[in-house]
Amino acid sequence: MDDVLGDLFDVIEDRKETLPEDSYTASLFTHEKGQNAVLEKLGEETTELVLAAKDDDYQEIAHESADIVYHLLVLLAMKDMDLDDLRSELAERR
Ligand SMILES: N=c1c2ncn([C@@H]3O[C@H](COP(=O)(O)OP(=O)(O)OP(=O)(O)O)[C@@H](O)[C@H]3O)c2ncn1[C@@H]1O[C@H](COP(=O)(O)O)[C@@H](O)[C@H]1O
Repeated sequence: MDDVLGDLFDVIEDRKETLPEDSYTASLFTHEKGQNAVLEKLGEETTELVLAAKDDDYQEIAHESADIVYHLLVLLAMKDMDLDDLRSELAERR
C-alpha cells in the first residue's frame, strides 16, 4: 500500500516538474484558479464520500477515498511538502 502511495507521489512530482499537456495532474498545477482548484476538488469529494458512507455504498466509498488521497497528495506537492511530512505527523500520534 505504501508503495502505491510512494509511486503515485513520484508521478505527481514528475507531472509538477514536466507539466505534460495531456496530464490532469499538470492541469491542477497550472489552473487559473491556482490552489483553489485542488481545494475545491477535496471539498467536493469529501461531500461525495460522506454521501457514499451514509448509503453504505462500499464501492463508492473506496472510489471517493482514492480521489481524496490523490488530490491530497497533489496538495502536498503544491505546498512543496511530501509523504514524509504525512508519515511524521501520523507517527507522532502513536
Ligand atoms: N489517481 C489519480 C486520479 N484520481 C482522480 N483523478 C482525476 O480527478 C478528476 C476527478 O474529478 P471529478 O470528481 O470531477 O471526476 P469525476 O470522474 O466526474 O468524479 P467522480 O464522479 O468519479 O467522483 C478526474 O478527472 C480523474 O481523472 C486522477 N487523475 C490522476 N491520477 C493518477 O495520476 C497519474 C497521472 O495522471 P495524469 O496527470 O493525468 O497523467 C495517473 O496515472 C493516476 O495514477
